[in-house]
Amino acid sequence: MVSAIVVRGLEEAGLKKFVGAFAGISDQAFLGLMMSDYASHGVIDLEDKQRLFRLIKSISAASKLSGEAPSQPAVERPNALIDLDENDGDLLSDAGVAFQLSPIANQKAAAPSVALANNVDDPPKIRVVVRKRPISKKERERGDEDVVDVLSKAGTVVVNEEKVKVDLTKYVEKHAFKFDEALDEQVSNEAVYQLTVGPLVRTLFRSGRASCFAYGQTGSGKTYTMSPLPIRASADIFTYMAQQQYRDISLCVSCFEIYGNKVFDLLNQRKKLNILEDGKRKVVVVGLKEFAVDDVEGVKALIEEASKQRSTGSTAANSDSSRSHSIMQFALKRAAPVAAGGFRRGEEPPEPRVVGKISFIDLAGSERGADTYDNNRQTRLEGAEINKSLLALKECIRALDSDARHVPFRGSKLTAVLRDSFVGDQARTVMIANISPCSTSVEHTLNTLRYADRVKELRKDKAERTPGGVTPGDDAYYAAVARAAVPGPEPVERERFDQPERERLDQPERERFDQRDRDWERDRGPDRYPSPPHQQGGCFVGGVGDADADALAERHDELMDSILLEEENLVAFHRAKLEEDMETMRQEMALLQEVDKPGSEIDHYVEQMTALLNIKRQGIQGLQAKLDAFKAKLREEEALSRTVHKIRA
Ligand SMILES: Nc1ncnc2c1ncn2[C@@H]1O[C@H](COP(=O)(O)OP(=O)(O)OP(=O)(O)O)[C@@H](O)[C@H]1O
Repeated sequence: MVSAIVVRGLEEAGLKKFVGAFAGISDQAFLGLMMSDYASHGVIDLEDKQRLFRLIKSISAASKLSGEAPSQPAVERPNALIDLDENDGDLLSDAGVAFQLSPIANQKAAAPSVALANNVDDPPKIRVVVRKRPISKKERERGDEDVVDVLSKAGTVVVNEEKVKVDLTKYVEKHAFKFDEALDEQVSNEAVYQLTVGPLVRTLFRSGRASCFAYGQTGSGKTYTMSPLPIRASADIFTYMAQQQYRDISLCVSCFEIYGNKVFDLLNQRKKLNILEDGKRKVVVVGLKEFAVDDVEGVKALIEEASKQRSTGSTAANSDSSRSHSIMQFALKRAAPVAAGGFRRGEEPPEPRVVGKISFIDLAGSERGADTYDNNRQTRLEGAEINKSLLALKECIRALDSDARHVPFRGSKLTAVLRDSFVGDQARTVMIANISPCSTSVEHTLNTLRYADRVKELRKDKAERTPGGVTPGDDAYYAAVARAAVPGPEPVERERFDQPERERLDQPERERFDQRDRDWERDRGPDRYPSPPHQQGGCFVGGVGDADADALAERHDELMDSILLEEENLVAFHRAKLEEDMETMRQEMALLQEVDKPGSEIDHYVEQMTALLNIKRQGIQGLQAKLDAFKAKLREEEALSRTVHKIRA
């Protein structure tokens, strides 16, 4: 029979009705209950399950610390703020629980794959992995060809771009890129896990912060790659948690979506959420629901629910899941130890501490960032936000890699909510760039590879030189790899000429090399997605020069940024104004009641009403002024968008 302490815990946790259901089992059996056992004791409701789960964890934690029978339980706090600050981290060893370097070593037989995944003791701060998906039957039937070669051993991807010369002869231009891993279409999801997230799982139990991004154009395999990863990671996490020293750790799952600049809870009927930064500059997603789970099935159920919510949203008008970022977060939490003597009835128990966190991010289709000159304004704004977030993301990862003191996480909503993944020594990031093999997708594929290349670009500078004298990252290195890998026409090499030498070339020759230089520069790519169309002859239609067009595009970018920001400010101002109106209305009602009373002073009424009307007038004028300013920006953006679109068409 459970002890009086457990009974009291059930009562305090709002589970009094289940006391009878647990009467027949011992404390030990109660503490050993798994979530899948709850239903057999009549605990069916999800909220009740969560409470019971928390209760069991907190009693286990308390009894482990005291080394005795359960002392005092904690209850769940519904709808807690999810604290995304790095300082949440709480080293397990701080609590007297020594971290073992190879906790899984004793269990190799039970979990050989985990041992493999955790071979790497301290994973690098960032890893960039490229995964090519297979070409589909449909794509082949419509004449698409596989133009991507993956040289796994060299970690190199070669894109064979078919081009046409001025004399209409065809040639293939090869673009070679090198990454930490290059995975071809044969690589399984399990292997992807082992090479990406697997090594990070162990760091979570050492106060680690990890993030894994799937980047790429729509249809390149982001979701296919990303969806199995949390499930697989949870299996490893539960294997760790089964060990004695991690018994007081629980896994809490949350999932949300960033659409445009709004955040929606995917585990709570897509409720809109607010992101706030508190006085201590901590970023919090207010009211995000999180669920404690204790088995893989539980994680699967939550993933299914989230993906259902995401696709339900995408059937709504003007909504499309490829234009949103979805973020699933696992927080490992340790129940806060209960002070000697327990806590008083009605007193809030302390919040569990976050000891490790991992985020799985399925990014919006990267080509959506180019929708900034679309006909529909909403699409343009969403495109601008995607563009902004992908650029900010790249900068944050680069800052992480260079150990920069300043991480520009405020650059977008996405990076703001992932702030703790980018700061601190314990932050680790894996970027999986997904690419399509199709000839019709070459431009997007190259853009994806350039983006991924820039994410890891800084590390090239630090790379050791090989005995051959070339550095992985050198142009010569890639060219050599590409040449060796794929038989065919010689890859285009960059040939540089000094000015006097250049003068000696004849005109067609000079033009040919100038064009090659321009192509080369384009390949390096400007720092935004996608490359603006290459303008022949350096002049735009209507006599607008490159510099003017660039200035207009820059102004358009600025406007987009300020519209995205002011949209939020305007809505927040309106909301505050409505609250003020309600308060004014309450005061008016009170005045009316007052004036109806016998002997009331009409002078007082007139004076008060005048003041209230003044407040109302000022409020309306303020709101109108904000709305007008916003409308003017929208008009300017509309005109500018049309102009830039026309120039670039
Ligand atoms: N490595 C792979 N092996 C087999 N099939 C794959 C692989 N990668 C992707 N696919 C298939 O390709 C199609 C597109 O993949 P997926 O939906 O994951 O793309 P996506 O980038 O997430 O697109 P969206 O942005 O529209 O969500 C799917 O039918 C998927 O099953």
